[in-house]
Amino acid sequence: MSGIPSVNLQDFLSEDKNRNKKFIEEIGSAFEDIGFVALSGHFLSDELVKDLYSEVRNFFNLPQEVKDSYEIPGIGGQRGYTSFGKEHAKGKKEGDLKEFWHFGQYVEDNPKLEAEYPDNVMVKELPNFNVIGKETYKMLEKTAKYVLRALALHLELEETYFDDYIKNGNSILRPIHYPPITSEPKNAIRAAAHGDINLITLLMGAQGKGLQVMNHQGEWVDAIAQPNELMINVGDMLSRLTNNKLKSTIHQVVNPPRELWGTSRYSIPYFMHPVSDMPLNCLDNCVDEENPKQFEDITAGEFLHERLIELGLIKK
Ligand SMILES: O=C(O)CCC(=O)C(=O)O
Ligand SMILES: [Fe+2]
Repeated sequence: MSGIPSVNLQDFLSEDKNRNKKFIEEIGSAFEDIGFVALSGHFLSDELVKDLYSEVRNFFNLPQEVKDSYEIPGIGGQRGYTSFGKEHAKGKKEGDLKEFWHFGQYVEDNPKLEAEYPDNVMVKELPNFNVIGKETYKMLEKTAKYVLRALALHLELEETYFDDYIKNGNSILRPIHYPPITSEPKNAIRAAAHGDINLITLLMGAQGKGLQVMNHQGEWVDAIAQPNELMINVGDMLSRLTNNKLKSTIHQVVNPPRELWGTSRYSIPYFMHPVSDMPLNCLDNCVDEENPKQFEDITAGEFLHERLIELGLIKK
């Protein structure tokens, strides 16, 4: 399938040590190579996925002025609505052909982080949108936690190395709507080539054509998931931490052929971020003579701030 390996999280969760080992090896080598895997056996039920898509469609179908009322100034689009064309890829002028929503962390037992993060925004018109969004956030967070446990073992760290950094982390669930295309876009595509900022991304909605990943030959390869699979990839934070042992691969979402311009694309990435004071300094065991340290020391919060400026979401 499309050059992106498939793995099953149930192998990692099984009592069978051989299956655990198989999962760790498969995901570890995929992330050292293409940086992407398709993952089945996650914690999202079919019913939750169905409900989420229906709520997401309901939201983007609201009148523009209602959606605009949920665009909150001054928080870099970190919660609530971001309107069409506003975000552009790093180094690009033209905005992507998309509008999106952000659900953020539901902080428990941590007043410092509660004060640090903007509040989640409640959509009054769609009470169930808020409920289903939260439920999905929690299930993807749980899925990502086990994926990171497997990666910690692959990196010869303690299995729970990431646990405290991602608890109450600054993760984001982003339902995206790419609307129908009405006229030839000038230099703009649905999502221009970029690497993700965060530790790992879990993407729902890669079942149709559109998402492409750049392979080592510099060719764009279609990344298409099976109905029960999430597409998962390494983000820049994990690449920095591992001194680029795990690869944050450039990807894009291309425009459909003209006969499909009339169709929307809906995709829902979950960007797993740690708490902002996690150091992203290259791990000692990823630096040696053959692999000299490639990145300056930086915290997750500082790195995120830099990148939000580069994406046009916050001003300097
Ligand atoms: O829409 C997609 O399939 C991918 C979107 C994406 O790569 C992103 O939002 O970072
Ligand atoms: Fe992305």
